[in-house]
Amino acid sequence: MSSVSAGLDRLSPAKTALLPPGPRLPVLLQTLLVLRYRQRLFPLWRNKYGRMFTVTLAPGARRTVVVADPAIVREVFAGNSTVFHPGWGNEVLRPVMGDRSVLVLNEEEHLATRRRLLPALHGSALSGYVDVIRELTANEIRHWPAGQPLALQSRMNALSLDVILRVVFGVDTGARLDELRALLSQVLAVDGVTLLCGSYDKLRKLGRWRKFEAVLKAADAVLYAEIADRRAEHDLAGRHDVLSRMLNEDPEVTDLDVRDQLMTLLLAGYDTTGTAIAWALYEMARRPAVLAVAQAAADEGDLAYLTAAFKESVRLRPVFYEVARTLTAPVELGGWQLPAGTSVMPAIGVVHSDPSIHDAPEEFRPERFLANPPSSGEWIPFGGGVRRCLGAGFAQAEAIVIMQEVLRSYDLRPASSRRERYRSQNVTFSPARGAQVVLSPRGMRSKAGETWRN
Ligand code: HEM
Repeated sequence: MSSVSAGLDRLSPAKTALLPPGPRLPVLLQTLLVLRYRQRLFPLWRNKYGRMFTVTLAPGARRTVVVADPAIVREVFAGNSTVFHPGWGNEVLRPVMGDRSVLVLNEEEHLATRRRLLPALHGSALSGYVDVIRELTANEIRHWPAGQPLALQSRMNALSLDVILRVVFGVDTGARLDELRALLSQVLAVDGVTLLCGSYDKLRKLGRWRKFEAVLKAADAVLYAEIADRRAEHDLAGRHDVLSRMLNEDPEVTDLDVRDQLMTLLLAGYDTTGTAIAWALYEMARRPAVLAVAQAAADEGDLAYLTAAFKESVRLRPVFYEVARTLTAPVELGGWQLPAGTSVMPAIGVVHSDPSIHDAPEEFRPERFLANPPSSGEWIPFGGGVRRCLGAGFAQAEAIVIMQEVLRSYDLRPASSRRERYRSQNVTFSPARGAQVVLSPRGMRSKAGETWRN
């Protein structure tokens, strides 16, 4: 996935004179500030320099133009994909996702792979996944402890992994499921530094990468065994998981290709979705009035309200603060002539928190998405254009079911009166303390500090 790191692309540097203004701090300091504090600094820099400003990032003093104007964001997303290239941000995932991954491929091969995956992740296919997600959620939340802090993010990530194993991989029960869950959890725990090691031949020799590679190989062996078993399945057409659909629609597809797409969907869809759902429940827990409306919607099956609440949550608390493209040719954008090699970064978090785009942006108001929804370019949690998140519909469908089940079962309040800040984890923005809430079974509203027994 493209990220701030796409600004580190290895293409030739752009010329400063042609770029929008921006902070004139030393490159190293700018890089550290952007990596660590961009959610605070970008809105300030937008106020100072305008809705397009340039930051310069190490290594190589790469020029990165931050775009916070919805009309220009739309232009970037609509731009020719050979010119608005995903760049190095996606490339770093190649050693894990594989050469055939939809996230790593470009141009025609990328589009063809997207087209192949899309039907299993959209429209009518999604409604077929609802019952499984509901069943997995019921199993997960049944054991939640009442009356003590519960970190929603780790529980939602665990649930999100189970959803992917069942709905995407189609692995239902037994030793194979346990084995895959254990190995894939280790793959998913990979940190940014280890990933970087995989991108450089010399660093691949380090113990850190070697250890991770061994885990990856073990996980691949189980995945290939599952793919082989599935090919031999006599009722492949009767199965609805994403893996079976891929094999059914194109029996000629290679095991390598299938493996790479599975690994991609897992890595792209796991903690993104878990984190987004954790934020949504946490933000509602902080607002008793909104929580009450959402609980009533959950009870009545008002999915329109729950959908609006999820959309509002990913506006207020986007999991990705930005996406990036690297220009392979000069482009005119917002009145500036940007040279080839410039990174262009639609800043999701800045657009979503701009008071001239979203009225009272710090408030959580699902109603924004019911009456007069924001236009494209104003709400961009899933990026846009030919690189727009392939799992956006899937993530939303999953979130609605999980939110409905949790809200039907529990009252929630935040574990602390101090609002959780953002913590940057690899490229995702997570709740700093894991979105901690205290639960009580519905109908047993707790007084602060009181201990509940199930
Ligand atoms: C709330 C959860 C999620 C968020 C916020 C999210 C966000 C994103 C973003 C920002 C991008 C990059 C878009 C761009 O560069 O314009 C992306 C790409 C992608 N996402 Fe998601 N994602 C989520 C869940 C999922 C899920 C559940 C799946 C799969 C099951 C998935 C699969 C992908 C894939 C395959 C791509 C690459 C698309 C391409 O390069 O053509 N994502 N996602």
